[in-house]
Amino acid sequence: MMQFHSFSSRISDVRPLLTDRIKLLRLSVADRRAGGLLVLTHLWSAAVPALTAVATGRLVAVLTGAATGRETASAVVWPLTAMAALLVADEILTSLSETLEHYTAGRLDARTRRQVRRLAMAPPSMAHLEDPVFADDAARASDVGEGRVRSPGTAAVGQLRLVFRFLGAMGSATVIALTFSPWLAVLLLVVCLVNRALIRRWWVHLAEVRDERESMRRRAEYWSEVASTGPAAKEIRLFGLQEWVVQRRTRELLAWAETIWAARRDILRQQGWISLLAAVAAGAALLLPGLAAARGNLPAGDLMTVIVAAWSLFHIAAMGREAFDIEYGLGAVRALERLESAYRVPAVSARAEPRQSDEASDTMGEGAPAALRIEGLVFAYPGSRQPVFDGLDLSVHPGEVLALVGQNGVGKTTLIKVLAGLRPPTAGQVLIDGKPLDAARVAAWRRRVAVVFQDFNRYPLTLADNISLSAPEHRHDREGIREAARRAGIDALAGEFPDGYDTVLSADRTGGTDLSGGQWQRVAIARAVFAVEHGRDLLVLDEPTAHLDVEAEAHFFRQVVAKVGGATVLLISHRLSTVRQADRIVMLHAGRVTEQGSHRELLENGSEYARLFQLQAARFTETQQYAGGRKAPR
Ligand SMILES: Nc1ncnc2c1ncn2[C@@H]1O[C@H](COP(=O)(O)OP(=O)(O)OP(=O)(O)O)[C@@H](O)[C@H]1O
Repeated sequence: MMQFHSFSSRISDVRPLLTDRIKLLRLSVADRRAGGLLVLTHLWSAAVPALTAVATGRLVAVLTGAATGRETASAVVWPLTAMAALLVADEILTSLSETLEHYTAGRLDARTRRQVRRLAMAPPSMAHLEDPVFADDAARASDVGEGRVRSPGTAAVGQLRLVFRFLGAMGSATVIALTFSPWLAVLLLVVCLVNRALIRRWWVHLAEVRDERESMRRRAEYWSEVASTGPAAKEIRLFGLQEWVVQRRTRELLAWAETIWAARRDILRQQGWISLLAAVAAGAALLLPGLAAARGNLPAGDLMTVIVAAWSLFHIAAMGREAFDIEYGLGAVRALERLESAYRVPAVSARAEPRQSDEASDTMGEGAPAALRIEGLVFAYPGSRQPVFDGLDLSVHPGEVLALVGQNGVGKTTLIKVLAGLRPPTAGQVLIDGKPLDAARVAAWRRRVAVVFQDFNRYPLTLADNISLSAPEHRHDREGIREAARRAGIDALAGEFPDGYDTVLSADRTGGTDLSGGQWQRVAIARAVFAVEHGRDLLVLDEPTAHLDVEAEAHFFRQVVAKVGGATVLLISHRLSTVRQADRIVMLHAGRVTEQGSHRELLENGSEYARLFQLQAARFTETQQYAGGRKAPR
């Protein structure tokens, strides 16, 4: 019973192994032309060991024949020519197959990276981008290129090479069987394959250990990058953290590497079995035909054929580079499959797609600002026990300017993400003109929303591109770009740039320039204004004045908010002077709306908003008095 169980579990182990291998083979010939050529060159390589054994044996037979006078000296010409031809053809075809493999692997890896990017962009929400399971699998699947180990491309071409190495070994075994003994051929083949299976098991174990520690590797890589790239480099230098970062990186890297080294040490300890089996195979391959030759039962030429064939047969026991490529590359292939099944975009037929978007834009009622309603919204970030919202209800009327205020961390930005469909609600719903914002409507809805996030993007593109990115279909509307820049207060700045609106906003580009924090914020505002000018009818501004100077902040409402035509505006700001002119102010607290009304109404009610406003106003008055006091003559 036990034996049957272990036999059936072996069978069930073999099935996924075969499925994986067939998958890799299919991948390797996905490009028919390159794949076909590769198969032909490998076919040749598979034939070389057997042909070499036969030619060598023939040469030795001719030479011994010539020594005893049975053959003429000129008889060596043919075997020698055959060996030379084999050598030259092998050299040429080996370099051809290496080039083809490189080409095929590169194309397959590029395809994998494209697919990972597509999968990352596909879901309407962005929750997956902060999911560590997604991050690990995306890193596993796209961890390819020079010096990297997980490459689906090299795994696929390695698998094809391996199939032909097996064929070559079978050819050598056939030569041994026909020249000397089928039993010796079978014995050598079995011993070599058992040896190979043992080594492969260890490789697989090593690849699994490496795969499991992906998040450790990502952490170590983060510290490698943080010291030299991005905004962190500035802070690290100023705080004198270079040494600390290097130590931290070394610690993380060593913790990761130690687990891999431990697995390698385990493997090394078990090398004895491999050596024993190899010794048995080599002994049998030399001893048995050697004894037969000594007894006169095997001619010298045949002895040489058997020894050369056995020698090439032994190669199959060794794990060539392709075994390494296959085991590690399979990790990437499997990671991509997991991503594909977890984040698959629902298959929509070519005919159905336009209908879906037609219906979506129909039901989204484009043309007039939407009425938004949030009903019983519950939202918790993945892995967080405390929901940010727990039954929030809120209506946003078409065309109104609604300000959201509340303490740090109360959920203002989160609410925007839910409203824009970037985060699906845990429970409850968002209604756009009475229709639920579901996955089918998100894309159409997004085409109506323009957002300036707190952490807006700074694209290393021209000023014009930075503005028009929010409505790229109108990127040639230079007048629209200039008007958006005027309203955001950066048109004068554009005039100072060497190439005006075509100046690249990046200091590391020739002729490029960088901007100050406030100037970048104005660019982000201009981007949102441009989008509204081209039809977006919900403008979301999350802390739009945080980096602006006093004068710009004072003009912000009049210049930007009041001029957005009929669009609805959602305004988030801790600067109550910025929000006071909104049509309605909503105070959020503990996941719910606690107060709402106009600035005047809230002040008259003696609300929490009123207390905060007076606190800010009092600080301002104090500052003025202080400044006045200093100026006053003694
Ligand atoms: N990606 C995330 N994963 C887990 N928790 C998050 C994430 N982003 C925000 N949070 C948490 O959700 C809560 C709401 O954050 P949010 O950024 O919406 O607050 P906010 O009101 O906009 O704050 P602020 O005024 O400081 O900008 C906070 O407690 C924050 O810690």
